[in-house]
Amino acid sequence: MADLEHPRLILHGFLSPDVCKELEFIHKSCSTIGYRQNVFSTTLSHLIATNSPHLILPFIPLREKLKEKVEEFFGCEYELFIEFTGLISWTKGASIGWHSDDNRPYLKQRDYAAVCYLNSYGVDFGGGLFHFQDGEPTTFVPMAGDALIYTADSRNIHSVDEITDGERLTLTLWFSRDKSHDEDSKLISFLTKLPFNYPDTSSNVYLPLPASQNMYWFPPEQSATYQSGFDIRCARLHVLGYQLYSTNASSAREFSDIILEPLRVVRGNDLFDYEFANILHLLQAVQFYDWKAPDLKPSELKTEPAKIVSVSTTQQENIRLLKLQLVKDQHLVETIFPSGNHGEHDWVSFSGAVDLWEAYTSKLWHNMVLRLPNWIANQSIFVDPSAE
Ligand SMILES: O=C(O)CCC(=O)C(=O)O
Ligand SMILES: [Fe+2]
Repeated sequence: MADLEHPRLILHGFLSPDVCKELEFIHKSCSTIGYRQNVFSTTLSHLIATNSPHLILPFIPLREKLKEKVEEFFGCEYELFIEFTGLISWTKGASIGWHSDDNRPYLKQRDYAAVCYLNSYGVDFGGGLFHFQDGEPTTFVPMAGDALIYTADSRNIHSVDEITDGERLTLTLWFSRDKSHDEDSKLISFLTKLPFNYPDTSSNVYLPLPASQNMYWFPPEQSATYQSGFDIRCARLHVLGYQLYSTNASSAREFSDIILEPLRVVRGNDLFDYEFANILHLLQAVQFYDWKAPDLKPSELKTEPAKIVSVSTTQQENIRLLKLQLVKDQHLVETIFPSGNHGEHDWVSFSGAVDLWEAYTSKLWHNMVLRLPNWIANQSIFVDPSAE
């Protein structure tokens, strides 16, 4: 029986484990500093702004299905617009006290919230339990794949306990009855501003373009001077055991310029002899490998693996100096980002993953370009069976 005083809905297993992993891949390779302390976020408009508009595709069926569930449960079919879609991760120290999601004048348009949990309490993070102030359940334990849906008003006052370790990741959406807050029309206007010259087969059309440096610096108060803290992209590489090498690095140059230029990836004394266009390209490939590694069988990979070169003493010094600029506080990195699995790594699989990343990306890019004209015509972003 639905509780009319506290209208809310829990959907167990709403997202498949692989969808959770795919969204985690997107977040770990594209996120920026969030607007609350120790929080990181990936919005759809940010994906478009960093030349990764194809990465909004995995969200589209989920947005559509969630909107349907919300409209059906609250009896408002065809009345709602999606106001916001984003991946949000909370790290050690992040929390939120009792609040409703419409509790600010600029949030009044929010009618419903849907939070999908992409990883699990007790496995991927500690703390982070969700509580409702009144009604049942009083506590919700986040588990990968589950979705929690509730009204954004004072009937659903809630809080989230402080994260004690790990990184708690959600796909969060808000819905509004107010068409002027429709996220789709904003996204479409960004999408139409992109310079699509399809069919363009050159492989660099879909390379990510980093946003401004300050959006990646943690903690954000340090991004005026970069005196302490770290670059979150470099930190994500560090916790997986990777470093950066640039032939363009020199003490006379700013690190923020160097990482926008071609880079190579290093692990221990091995330099992987492949040029990535910039830090985001390299990070996407590494996170893609981290996502796919359990399924990659080196014997089934088709292409020749890229060469591995031993790092020379001069290169080692260059790597160390670049890292020193990007990671000022290694201890802070390790408290914010949980360390990954350093044990299982092999370059043949890694090289295969770089090729697979390219195939994954070009397929999504192609799909997006096919769908775009229909999205523009309808001023709505939707799953389009006719574009299959
Ligand atoms: O992540 C959650 O469980 C809820 C977060 C929340 O309450 C909010 O962002 O308003
Ligand atoms: Fe909330």
